[in-house]
Amino acid sequence: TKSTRPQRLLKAVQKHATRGDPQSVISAIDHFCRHSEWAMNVGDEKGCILDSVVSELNPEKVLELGTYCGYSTVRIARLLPPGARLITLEFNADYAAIARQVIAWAGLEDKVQLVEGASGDWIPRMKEHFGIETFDFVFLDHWKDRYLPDTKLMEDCGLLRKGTVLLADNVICPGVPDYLEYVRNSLSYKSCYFKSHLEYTKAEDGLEKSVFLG
Ligand SMILES: C[C@H](C[C@H]1O[C@@H](n2cnc3c(N)ncnc32)[C@H](O)[C@@H]1O)NC(=O)c1cc(-c2ccc(F)cc2)cc(O)c1O
Ligand SMILES: [Mg+2]
Repeated sequence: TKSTRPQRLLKAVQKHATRGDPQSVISAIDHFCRHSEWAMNVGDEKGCILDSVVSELNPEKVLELGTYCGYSTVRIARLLPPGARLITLEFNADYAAIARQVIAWAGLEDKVQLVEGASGDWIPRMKEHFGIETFDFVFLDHWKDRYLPDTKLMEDCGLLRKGTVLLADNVICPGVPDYLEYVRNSLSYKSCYFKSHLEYTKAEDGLEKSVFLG
């Protein structure tokens, strides 16, 4: 039977990347997406902006919403200091299975906890199930109509602290107008836009960085 695109992406990683070398995993996925098949990873251009935000923040506790094949999971986890932890939520079981293998190929499984399930179900359980007090950094890259409700849910669950940074992918394409309006007008956030391009294309897209003010 025909393979899926995530399966072909994983094969490209296993063929071209070196086990335990996160940068080679990132490069293999970017090469596959540029030269073989487009896939909805944050990509290399927006990925460099993601890298700079993470490196500047040096977060201990990270949440990623929407793992897909684990590309941004690897980008973030490779920059985390020893002892730091990344929890990533993915509700599609097939994607989660691929992502686990991509993360393992990069040798980052000790820093990453991939949870199969929906953000709306798991955010309220972060404290009692994972012993998380608050997150230092949240990367939003899941269903675009979930960015706003899940942000409000994280506020209500006390998972954000003064200084927590939210970084949202795709704020132009596919677009998250309700989320942008909220973080840009709320007195609880200091927000700024990083203009870029939709992964592997010339279309405009960008990342919105929003600091929770408490
Ligand atoms: C939503 C997907 C990313 C993943 O998120 C998981 N997911 C969802 N909702 C939840 C939840 N509530 N909890 C946990 N996981 C969850 C899902 O299963 C996907 O694996 N991302 C996109 O759709 C996406 C699409 C485009 C895109 C842009 C232009 C086009 F012409 C076509 C597509 C670009 C991007 O950069 C994306 O990120
Ligand atoms: Mg995205």
